[in-house]
Amino acid sequence: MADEIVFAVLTISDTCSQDAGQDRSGPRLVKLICDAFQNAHIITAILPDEREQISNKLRELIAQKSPSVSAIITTGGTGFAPRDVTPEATKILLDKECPQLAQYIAQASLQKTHFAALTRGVCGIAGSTLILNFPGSEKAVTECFEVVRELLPHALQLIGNELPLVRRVHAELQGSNGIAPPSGHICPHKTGKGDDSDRNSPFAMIPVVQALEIIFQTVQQQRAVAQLLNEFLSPVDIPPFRASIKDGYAMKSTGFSGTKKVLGYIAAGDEIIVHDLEEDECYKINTGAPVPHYADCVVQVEDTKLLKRKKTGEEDLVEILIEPKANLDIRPVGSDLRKGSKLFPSVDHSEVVIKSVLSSVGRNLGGVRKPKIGIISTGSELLAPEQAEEMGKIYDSNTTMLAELLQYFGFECAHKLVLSDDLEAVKGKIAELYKNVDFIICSGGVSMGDKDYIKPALQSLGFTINFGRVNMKPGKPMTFASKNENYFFGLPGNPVSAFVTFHLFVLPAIRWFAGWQRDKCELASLPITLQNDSIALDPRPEYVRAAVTSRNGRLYATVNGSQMSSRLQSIVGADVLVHLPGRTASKPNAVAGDVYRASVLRYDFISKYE
Ligand SMILES: Nc1nc2c(c(=O)[nH]1)N[C@H]1C(S)=C(S)[C@@H](COP(=O)(O)OP(=O)(O)OC[C@H]3O[C@@H](n4cnc5c(N)ncnc54)[C@H](O)[C@@H]3O)O[C@H]1N2
Ligand code: MOO
Ligand SMILES: [Mg+2]
Repeated sequence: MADEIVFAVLTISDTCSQDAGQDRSGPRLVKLICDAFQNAHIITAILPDEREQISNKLRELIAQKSPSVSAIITTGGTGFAPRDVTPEATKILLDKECPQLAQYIAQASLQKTHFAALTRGVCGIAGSTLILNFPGSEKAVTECFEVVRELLPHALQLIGNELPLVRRVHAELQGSNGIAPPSGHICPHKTGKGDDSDRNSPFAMIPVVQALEIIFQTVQQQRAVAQLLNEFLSPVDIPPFRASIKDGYAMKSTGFSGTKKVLGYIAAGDEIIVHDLEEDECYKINTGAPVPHYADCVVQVEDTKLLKRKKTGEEDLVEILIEPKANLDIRPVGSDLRKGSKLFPSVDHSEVVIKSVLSSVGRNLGGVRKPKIGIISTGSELLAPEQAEEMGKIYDSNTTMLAELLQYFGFECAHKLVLSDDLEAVKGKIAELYKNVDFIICSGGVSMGDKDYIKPALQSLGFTINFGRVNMKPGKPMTFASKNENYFFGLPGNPVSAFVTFHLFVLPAIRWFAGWQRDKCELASLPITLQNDSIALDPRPEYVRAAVTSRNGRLYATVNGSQMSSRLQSIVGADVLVHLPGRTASKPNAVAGDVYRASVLRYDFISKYE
């Protein structure tokens, strides 16, 4: 497209080149560019810290014509380590160095951290392409981009890009063109106004990482639980008394081994014995029972021999076979947890953990508020599962699926609604519901049909549509909207699309709202080896449902049959969502042996061991 400005983001890292999921600074840069330039087209690549490979890739990008690449930003490989060679690989291609620009970035970075002195990134021009070397961390690329953001339009203009285009870019950057994009920032794909002359969706199709970023920026965290866990000080010592670690005999360590008289028997729950005992006396004691005040050692039963019982059957004399040592097998007061110390060493949102640990100090979570969530399924074709079959109708699976998913992940559904495709009814019910909940998870009615009323309903209720399409399969019309502290997820109606988008977007949003740490909000993910012979890649990145086999310590994924977004059977036996990349000319198919990242859908995610 003539209107596009082409950027390339090159992540340079040995680690990320082996496992793209580790790359944080590359996706961050993509997001920053998308935010700053409405008409950016972004090429991305990940390379190892290999000088020749980096130079070759840069050379290829610089030589690219129609459209030519306006700017390349590299991230990584600028430090002092032996394998940091990005500046060297860049320099040999530059026609002109731009030392002032490099210095300007360095100066700004130095104000944030002295460690900025340890990066060696260069800036320069090769042909008509601007190249900037940024360091390899997410924080650093954010700071560096902030520095060059304002300068880039001018810089690109001066390098020789089309003048009107750059002027427009600049106007957009300043927000002076008067046309606000629906989501605030738009990436490449075809968008239109959606009127009769332009039949494309008016919503930009944004990358998954950007959609997630928007969600995290929009949803306000309720810090109540995190704060409570962070600040909770233990009201008690554990153990509250010196407790025996073994079943054995409590005695004075100053006495020796040999015969001792058994004064009595102390069980867990008994009171602490406070009177003195002789060195040749002892008490029989159980694990967890209080050690007598004047005893300082427990000898386990295995290291003793019973010599004599009383007529009543109780033990009378015992031989201690080892030398008693002070503090042997005694847990001192507060040795597991000291009164007044932090109960939770880190914030862990597992209810199992929170409730168990609180109960160990005699407390519970009290009145902490959980996110309130409502579920809506839309569609005039929907029948409740208990209804009789009817011509033209189908059974509603999404209401049940979404409510069960919430429950599986420890959240609750407060309200369930099934609505017909009727604009006024949809509007009215959303208006009622959103006042009573934090989140609405709706399915259906978000695509291009005449009866897809969700987006218009939201707009007329004053919601901001933060995004209305995502470059993914399934889930393209995925919609996220917000109004103050109310959040609306418009999941596509196809059941599998709803399933995938719940896991990728809704769950992280709810966890974030509930105060979870950012890194823990998304599903856990791991690298997995594909077993299927060959799968044709879609132009959109695809999230395929697959079963996991463990073989010789390695995990393999088998994709579950047809991946049509209407075919709910693909979730049967689905342990993971394998992230297949979008098709490229050089990689049209995914083949057996390819390694991809996979999001783990369930706790028991290995179906088969071979
Ligand atoms: N012209 C275009 N048409 C469509 C596009 C597009 O880009 N251009 N996107 C397609 C994609 S991708 C998807 S996904 C769907 C999303 O559709 P909607 O969100 O508008 O959902 P509906 O039209 O209401 O329903 C789609 C499909 O799903 C069935 N459905 C809906 N709700 C349920 C439910 N609760 N339980 C079971 N099945 C449900 C519904 O009957 C439809 O078959 O749009 C494409 N079209
Ligand atoms: O993206 Mo739709 O969700 O393919 O079916
Ligand atoms: Mg539709």
